[in-house]
Amino acid sequence: MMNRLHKIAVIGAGSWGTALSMVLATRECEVVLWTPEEAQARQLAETRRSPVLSKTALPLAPNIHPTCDLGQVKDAELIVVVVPSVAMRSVAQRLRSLPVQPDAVIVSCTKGIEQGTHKRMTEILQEYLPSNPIGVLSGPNHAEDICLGLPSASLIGFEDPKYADWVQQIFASKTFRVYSATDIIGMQLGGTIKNVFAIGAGLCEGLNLGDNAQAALLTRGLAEMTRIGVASGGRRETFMGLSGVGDLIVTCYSRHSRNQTVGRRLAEGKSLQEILDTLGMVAEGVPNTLSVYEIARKLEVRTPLIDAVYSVLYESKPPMEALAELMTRDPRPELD
Ligand SMILES: NC(=O)c1ccc[n+]([C@@H]2O[C@H](COP(=O)([O-])OP(=O)(O)OC[C@H]3O[C@@H](n4cnc5c(N)ncnc54)[C@H](O)[C@@H]3O)[C@@H](O)[C@H]2O)c1
Ligand SMILES: O=P(O)(O)OC[C@H](O)CO
Repeated sequence: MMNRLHKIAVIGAGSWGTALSMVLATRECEVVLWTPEEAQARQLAETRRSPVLSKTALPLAPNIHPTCDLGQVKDAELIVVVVPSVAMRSVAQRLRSLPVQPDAVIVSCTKGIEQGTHKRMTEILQEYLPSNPIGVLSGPNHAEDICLGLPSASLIGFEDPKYADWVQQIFASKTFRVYSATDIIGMQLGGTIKNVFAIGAGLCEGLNLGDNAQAALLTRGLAEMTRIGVASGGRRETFMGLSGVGDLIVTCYSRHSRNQTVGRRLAEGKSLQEILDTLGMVAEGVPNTLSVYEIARKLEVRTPLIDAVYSVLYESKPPMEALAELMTRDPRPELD
């Protein structure tokens, strides 16, 4: 498979799509970086830099071609989709009508679940592109570090390991170490649910609750993530790996996290609307909290931390009140 790769398309030219195009451009092939926004495509093509990434980020390599012409994606053998979860269905629809190559390999790098339907991103893509192999890239990866060429590890998952092996080789570089997996359900739930706890971590930081509180949030959050993930069909081990606890750690502790920023600003007393209006990038944890809360109720899974973040975001509960309720629950064994 490897020797027939001529063109890769990256759909979505935000921070993550741009950073991934830089990773992929280390291969000897053309990388089309598509955005629906003409001004964004022009700006990237002219400056060779993304305005949402650091000024010290490496410039875009010459084989990266920013465009708003979706027609350029038609003949790509690998299509990497990096749009916010709210945009996945419309993008999948547009890829079907293009159409893309019937055997093009598709990778979702989006960390979210569709609101209302609770569908995973691979399920949405599968609806519109049933003949294409569809997989997931997920792990502890902030675009800000990757575009500086700092070392990172990630996980590529396909139900059929043949495709995971192929895509693993394409993404792997001296600075981007990629492992492979087959549990695409667990990977997508880990990548979605950690966003909820990252908002919680931002709340802890903004309220100066200390390091012990952060460690408790992360550990008990992992237990909630694993409970929902396993009840949804994911493998327990997946949540102990890069796309589970690994991503939870980086998102809860990194100063780059958009979701953590949301939590921190909420703790400072800003309104959710004001925060989202000024963030300039997607914070998946906000819609994810609603979806994950609903999934947990449907599955009858106990999720006190997720419920607390939900009550702060969607019921305007003061964070200190949510904390007091968490701390005064009946005592329980750790493992049940
Ligand atoms: N930023 C990161 O470090 C990072 C890392 C791993 C995963 N992710 C995930 O990747 C996804 C994208 O995140 P991001 O940070 O790049 O977001 P972003 O807000 O920086 O950019 C999103 C891009 O998607 C495209 N887009 C937006 N709305 C669209 C629409 N309606 N139709 C088609 N395209 C549209 C645009 O090109 C836009 O620039 C999210 O699910 C996020 O959780 C982000
Ligand atoms: O910046 P965040 O909070 O959207 O997180 C980005 C990535 O998912 C971290 O792996």
